[in-house]
Amino acid sequence: MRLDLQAKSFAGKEILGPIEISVGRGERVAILGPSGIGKSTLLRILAGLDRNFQGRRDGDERLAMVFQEPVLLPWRDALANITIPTGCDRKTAIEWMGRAGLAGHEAKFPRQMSLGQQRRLALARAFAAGPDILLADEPYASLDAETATRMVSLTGELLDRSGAGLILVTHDPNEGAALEARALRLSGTPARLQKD
Ligand SMILES: Nc1ncnc2c1ncn2[C@@H]1O[C@H](COP(=O)(O)OP(=O)(O)OP(=O)(O)O)[C@@H](O)[C@H]1O
Repeated sequence: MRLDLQAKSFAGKEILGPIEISVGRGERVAILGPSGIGKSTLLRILAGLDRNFQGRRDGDERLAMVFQEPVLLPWRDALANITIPTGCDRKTAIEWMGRAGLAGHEAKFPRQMSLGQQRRLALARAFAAGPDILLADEPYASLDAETATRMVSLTGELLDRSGAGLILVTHDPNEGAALEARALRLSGTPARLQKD
């Protein structure tokens, strides 16, 4: 996927300036920067969710997203939380649940699972979709340090296994480093990628 962004504005105010990013299968990048700089906005543009910008985005890769909140279907069991949104078969869903450390939890409803398990379910769902690139917006925020570390290494294992690329939005450079992601740092007004 390739983004050649000239400008992104909200209500006439330019938030993002000229930015070029290209990410392919197997490549990992971390978008870093302080709160409010425009990281989530840039991720939404990369994801193709926001097309209201100057510039162009090319690429036909399959994408999957994970967010800070797990965003599960409360009235469906864990397995259906994977098969319904992704369209994958039960076997694939069971395999990814196992890889995410959720074997035996298939029939549980989200409310019967801990927040950590719900987040792993959201991660398993993203991989079950068979993405070329995983897009993640602060997926480890508000987790305790130990759980966050475990989730980061689980993400790394699942990326290794699937061969998917990663675009990770985070304010924590350590998360990107642990995933061996190339650091792209946003700074300035409007924000651009800082040259290292
Ligand atoms: N839909 C919107 N309408 C107007 N302004 C917006 C909208 N979405 C974001 N903004 C503004 O754009 C700027 C960038 O927001 P964004 O959420 O992308 O930042 P961020 O770097 O992801 O922040 P954080 O780390 O706090 O999540 C902020 O000033 C925000 O107020």
